[in-house]
Amino acid sequence: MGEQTKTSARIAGPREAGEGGAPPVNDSAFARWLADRAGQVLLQVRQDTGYSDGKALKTAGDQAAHELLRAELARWRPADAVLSEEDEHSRTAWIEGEPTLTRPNRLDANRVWIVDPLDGTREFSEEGRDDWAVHVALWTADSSAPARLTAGAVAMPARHCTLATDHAPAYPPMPLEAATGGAIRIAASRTRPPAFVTALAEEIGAELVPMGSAGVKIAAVINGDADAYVHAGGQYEWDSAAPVAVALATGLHASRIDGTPLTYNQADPKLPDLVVCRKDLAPRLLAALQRHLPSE
Ligand SMILES: Nc1ncnc2c1ncn2[C@@H]1O[C@H](COP(=O)(O)O)[C@@H](OP(=O)(O)O)[C@H]1O
Ligand SMILES: [Mg+2]
Repeated sequence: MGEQTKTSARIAGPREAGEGGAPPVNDSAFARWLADRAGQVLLQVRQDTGYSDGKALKTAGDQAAHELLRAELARWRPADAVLSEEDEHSRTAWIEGEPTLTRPNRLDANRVWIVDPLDGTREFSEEGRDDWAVHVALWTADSSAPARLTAGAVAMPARHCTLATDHAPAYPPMPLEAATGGAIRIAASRTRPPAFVTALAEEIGAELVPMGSAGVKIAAVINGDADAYVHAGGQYEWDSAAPVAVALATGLHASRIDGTPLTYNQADPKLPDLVVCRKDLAPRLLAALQRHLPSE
């Protein structure tokens, strides 16, 4: 009986790995597959284009990764909607009753892929830097569960590393520094750290760790290389959806800096602030954040 069950499960179970070039059926494994494919394309673009014209390299990378994601999503998930940084009109908030705007179909969809083909574009264009990423996330809504991120993958191709919800990393151990009272490490933008993050770090005796890409910063928290990522002042849903999906699957805290939930697939794709950190650190960090919330 047991053997029979095992056999039928093996035959009828969902395909984890692609067969004959087909990608995985499972959405989390598919997100990983897709982010990895775009990552390979981006490595090739860097090699072919070179670094002499940074602007040209950024544009070539953005376009090539976007095109790959667009084509593969159309081929393998044709019924799903897509919100992408590189899609025309993606940055536009849809406003009820605004005659010049068309309601995007993603607002009526119950499966939406939220993708950032190249996060950390600036770092991608700088030779030797590996802090850039591809983000692929799936947002779903159905009657059985509240709308949420159900799958996500963050590929960091220059680091040969991809984090995804199919094998979410284990909850990171308490870093030695935190356990022994050492400085909390807050990952922050290397080129535009928000002023309030510097003030917050001073108050709680934290150390800022600068790096590019929202995905790479959240990956640093997932891997235990940083204790928190705090951002405010501007960002869009695609900058955080995939890494937040992995962070939540790992067991980390992720919210707006005022502690309210991060919500995705909104009419306005702006999602200007967030905090991702170990759960044990969240109460202390959110309390300190209350005293430093930037004015809108
Ligand atoms: N003030 C702001 N307004 C809009 N986007 C911002 C922003 N600060 C950071 N971002 C976006 O967040 C990502 C990480 O930025 P940083 O490395 O500075 O932390 C980048 O995404 P892209 O590279 O996809 O554009 C960047 O554009
Ligand atoms: Mg981005």
